[in-house]
Amino acid sequence: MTEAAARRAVVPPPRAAAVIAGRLTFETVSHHYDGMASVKDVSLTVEPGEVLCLLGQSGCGKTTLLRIAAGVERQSGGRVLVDDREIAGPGVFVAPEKRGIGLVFQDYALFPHMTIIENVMFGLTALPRADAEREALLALGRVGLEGYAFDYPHELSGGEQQRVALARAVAPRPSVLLMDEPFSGLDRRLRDSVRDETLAVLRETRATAVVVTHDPEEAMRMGDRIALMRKGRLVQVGTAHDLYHKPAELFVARFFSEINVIEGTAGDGEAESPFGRHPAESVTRGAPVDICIRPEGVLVLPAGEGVAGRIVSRRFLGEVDLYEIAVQGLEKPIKARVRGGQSLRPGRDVGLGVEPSDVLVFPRRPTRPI
Ligand SMILES: Nc1ncnc2c1ncn2[C@@H]1O[C@H](COP(=O)(O)OP(=O)(O)OP(=O)(O)O)[C@@H](O)[C@H]1O
Repeated sequence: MTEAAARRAVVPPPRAAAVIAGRLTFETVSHHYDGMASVKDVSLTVEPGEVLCLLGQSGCGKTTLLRIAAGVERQSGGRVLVDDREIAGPGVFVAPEKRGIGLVFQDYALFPHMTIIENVMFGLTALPRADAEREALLALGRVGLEGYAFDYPHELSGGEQQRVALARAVAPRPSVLLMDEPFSGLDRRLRDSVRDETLAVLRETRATAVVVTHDPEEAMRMGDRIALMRKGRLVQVGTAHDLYHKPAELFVARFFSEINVIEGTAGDGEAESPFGRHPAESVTRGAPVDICIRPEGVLVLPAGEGVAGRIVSRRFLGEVDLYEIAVQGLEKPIKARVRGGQSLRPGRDVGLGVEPSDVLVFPRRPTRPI
């Protein structure tokens, strides 16, 4: 048995203790870097104990918003509050270490020359050493790594190091935990398991958490709610179900799934495509619209039924096949995701239908965001 393994064997597994979750509020927060706006008028409340995923493409301002909450960056306008306490605002700036906010970065940021327990104790310097050790062991227990307390970071896998970073962040019992792309340094298989474990720790500690990600599936898997950002602004905030089924605009719908877009013109409360008439109540008559059909909502039928189409290509994607199907009158082929089994060859004539719940109509924007 190695010395580290022997130490692992004698450390008793500690029990977890909960934190008191705080409410994090951004009130009309704006920020500029060198005169360029990076966050624009963001108002958002993260409820106590909630896991909120801040989702968006690279450069949309997610990290800046976290840095403002953590006190690493000062906003140019608006206020940030934890519960009813203003921590950043005009004339108010609470020091980062006094905010009760924990941070986890994507690169773990562990100190290589310190043992795991020393790394976790780093945020507990205000406590007497014995208390700090006890709290650090409790936090390591939460992430299932109490037996590694006296190892060094290089002796742990990437996933274990990320769990240590999580333990270090929860050890001081922050009322809010901010995580910036915490799983992006891990390979895909490891990412799934570390993400599930992290979510379990967040639930167990009942911490309020904001998790930054650019991956919609990750946001759907983790977030009680998702806040989707574009170019410094919040586009939509809601549950995964809301954003998927009731997207506020085409940008949101496209962020969560590949989508067929057919250009059309709104009629009286509806818009017409080769697939029929689709409800479009909120669009002014005569306005240009995008009729969006999810590929999983396209039904591939026998030739002679529905709308006539011809298979252009077929790609095997495991559980589903992705077809491109030419339809007369449409510039681009329609994409259909069909559960495997049919194996229709290119050139074959088919019929097409659509599931009404997979059709969304939006007023057309002058420029396409993505
Ligand atoms: N230190 C800085 N100086 C100048 N501009 C910056 C700085 N940090 C970020 N920016 C700019 O601010 C905008 C928002 O960046 P931010 O890092 O908040 O976005 P993000 O959504 O977190 O992206 P990523 O996922 O790539 O980190 C971007 O246009 C970025 O180039």
